[in-house]
Amino acid sequence: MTTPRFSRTEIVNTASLAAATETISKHHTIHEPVLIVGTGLLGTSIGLGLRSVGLQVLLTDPSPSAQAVAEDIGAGQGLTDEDQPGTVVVAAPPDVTGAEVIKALRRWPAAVVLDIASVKVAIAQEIAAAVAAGELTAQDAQRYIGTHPMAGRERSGPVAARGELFTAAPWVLCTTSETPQYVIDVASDVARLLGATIYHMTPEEHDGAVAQISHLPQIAASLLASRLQGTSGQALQLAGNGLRDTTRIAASDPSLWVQILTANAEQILPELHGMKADLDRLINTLSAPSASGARLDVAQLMDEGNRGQARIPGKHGGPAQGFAQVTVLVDDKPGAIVSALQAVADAGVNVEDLRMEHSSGYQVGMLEIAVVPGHKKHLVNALTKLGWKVL
Ligand SMILES: NC(=O)C1=CN([C@@H]2O[C@H](COP(=O)(O)OP(=O)(O)OC[C@H]3O[C@@H](n4cnc5c(N)ncnc54)[C@H](O)[C@@H]3O)[C@@H](O)[C@H]2O)C=CC1
Ligand SMILES: O=C(O)C(=O)Cc1ccc(O)cc1
Repeated sequence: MTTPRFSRTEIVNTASLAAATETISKHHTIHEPVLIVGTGLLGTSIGLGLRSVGLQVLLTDPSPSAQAVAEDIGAGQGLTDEDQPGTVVVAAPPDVTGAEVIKALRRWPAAVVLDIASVKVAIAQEIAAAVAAGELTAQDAQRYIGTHPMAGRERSGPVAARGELFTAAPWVLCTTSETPQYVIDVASDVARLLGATIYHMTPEEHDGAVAQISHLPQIAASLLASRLQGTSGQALQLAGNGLRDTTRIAASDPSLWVQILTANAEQILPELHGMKADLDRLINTLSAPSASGARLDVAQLMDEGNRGQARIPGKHGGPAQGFAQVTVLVDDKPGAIVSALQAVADAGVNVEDLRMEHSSGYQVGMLEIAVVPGHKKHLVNALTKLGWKVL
């Protein structure tokens, strides 16, 4: 008889995730153990998150070092030939996701199989083609559900993984009329236990949406950052948060994005043509900046940007809300930010958003705190009274 490979004492439970998930019901329909195929940033984050709520997690990755790191940081245990996973999460690169889903559906005939790749139509087509070619039965294909957590980082690999990555993030489930309810329930419970908010879409709706809200921004950030290759060091010294905000995701993994952009080219092209038309219009206008109507045209372009930006939903997916900014000067020394935030808490004000701007050449930082507009005056007064320098 084999010894059970999991026991309660092995369950990792981080205090921060426990706090974040305390309102989430731990009851679920997930068939255990859950196998994660691909232990990079996303797979390891899912493993860590599921283990922290008590699920049995198995891991496999063709890269022995990626798998070893994921095991070492507590995301799960290595898959063995005897294991029979009840749920399989394919977290491999998009190019190989379809093949891994098909392999999993065939190898474990009772398992629910979901993937989390950033594109959905291409993978659904690969699975349909396998059914058409007789490599997979239509019944087996029904145990698959395509999903996509809209959370990630511009870094890859298991070292960058965090169990809390999905807290309050949207998670798309691509259900079809053929997807059985129990399969939808398992995928929903994976997303829910990780703290995500579930959205239902068809694969086509999903790919159209991500072309606009994820793929075009990635292209714009990469093209913008690419311009900096020839920028002098002196000019870069002047860079502020505007440049950092608009180029953060340009640090993303090129091999992942080659796969995403080529797989979703059809949906991305109209977005690129739209952007090209705007660029051509601006080039034309700025070629004769004193011409009649030129200033109006530039103002219109900026205004169109304002309108688009204002449509991005705010915190918790609610309507976009304009927060008031309070900027506090903090010394560049251990504990300074904590003290400033404690002062904000003592004033009874909630921090809606937060970021730090560093002043190049000075040992100070500017802590930008976003608060509900009605609380700004009270906070500025309270911080000033306590001796903080509020800008
Ligand atoms: N990076 C991000 O921010 C997000 C990524 N995704 C999706 O998640 C998936 C994984 O992305 P990341 O974790 O960022 O990539 P990653 O590069 O951090 O990890 C990918 C892992 O898959 C492994 N792998 C390669 N071929 C494999 C195969 N045939 N079978 C199993 N594993 C294989 C690699 O060894 C690597 O450990 C991708 O499909 C991506 O589109 C989804 C949401 C966000
Ligand atoms: O870092 C960010 O802000 C991202 O948007 C990360 C990301 C990358 C790829 C996805 O498919 C989903 C999310």
